[in-house]
Amino acid sequence: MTTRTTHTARATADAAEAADTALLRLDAATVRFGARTALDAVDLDVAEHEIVSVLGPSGSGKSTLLRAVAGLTALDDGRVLLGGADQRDVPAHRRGVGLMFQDHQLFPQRDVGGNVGFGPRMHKAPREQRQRRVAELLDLVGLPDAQTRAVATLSGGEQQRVALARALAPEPRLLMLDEPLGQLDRSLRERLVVELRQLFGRLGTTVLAVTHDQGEAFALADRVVLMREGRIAQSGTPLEVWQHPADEFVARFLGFDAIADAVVAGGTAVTDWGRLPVPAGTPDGPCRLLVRPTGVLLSAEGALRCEVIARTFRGGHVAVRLRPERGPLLEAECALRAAPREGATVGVDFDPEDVVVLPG
Ligand SMILES: Nc1ncnc2c1ncn2[C@@H]1O[C@H](COP(=O)(O)OP(=O)(O)OP(=O)(O)O)[C@@H](O)[C@H]1O
Repeated sequence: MTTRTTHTARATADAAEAADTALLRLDAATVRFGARTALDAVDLDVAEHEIVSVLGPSGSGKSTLLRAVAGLTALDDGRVLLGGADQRDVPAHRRGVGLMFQDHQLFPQRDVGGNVGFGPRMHKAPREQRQRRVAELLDLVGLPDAQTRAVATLSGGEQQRVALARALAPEPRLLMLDEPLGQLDRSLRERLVVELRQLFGRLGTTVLAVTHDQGEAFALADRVVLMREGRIAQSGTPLEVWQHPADEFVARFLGFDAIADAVVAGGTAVTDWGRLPVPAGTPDGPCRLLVRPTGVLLSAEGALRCEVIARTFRGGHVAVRLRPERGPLLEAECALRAAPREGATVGVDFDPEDVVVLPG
């Protein structure tokens, strides 16, 4: 009895602590547009200093979630809490959240300094303090000499940095980014996303970011939230989500398409591809099974014969698309020099480390 009471007391204390450390909490947050439920009883906590990326297909409710937190879209049900306080009656401009949208609409008639200093000016910060803040932020985003430049003379990447500095200037307790790097080319995005993560880490900024781009979300975030039809399909660290997709939808969204029906018995799965080893501890019974490209091993002796139907150069490796003699298509990841030619017949073995049983 004593133990039970102690456990209950600890659980209550843990729950109370979790509630305290959540800077943002969505509690069954629901938004409807006519018959369509864009946000469907979503529960989500974002801790102070945490960077969370919201990811999902078009129309899954990502922007609606952001807009509801910002106070730009009203909830039909549920609550948004910031620092523990219900935001129901708090207008957008009093929520203390910073917003940076895809098209980063800078004020074209103001110079860079005027854009970055806009928020602090609205908050009536003294001129000297404002100027210091603008200089600091431009330094942070790597544009120390841009104060007096006209917005029209900036490159896309530079505009993006100015927009970021502007969003950070009023020191929001929560910074929300909607497709922050959406319009930039891939190499610039890959560079900026690393810089952003470092910058947020240094500043201790709490961030909720929405993106279509899986690579961007995984590179930026401490935690990834994957949405489907207004609900959260999975929430976890990038590694957790990558290693253990919650279901087939998540797996396919991440680009894993080699998925087949299987029946597991005694550490082996029977599939159309043949018998595959499964990770230790996998329960017996029917399931859906995924093989990651790194688990598809090409070898002359491989039991499953496959035809190479495509090769895609992916920088450090070649993605080799395979049509097996039976079962769904497979993909293998090959070193540049080892990749077989299109039309070749190869044998395939499977590495149990990369065989994932999808929860039903
Ligand atoms: N103002 C609105 N009026 C009616 N329906 C809306 C409105 N805003 C969003 N929706 C609908 O709600 C659903 C969720 O939209 P939302 O913009 O949140 O999705 P999203 O995941 O951000 O999509 P995308 O990646 O395409 O921007 C969609 O079906 C959309 O059509």
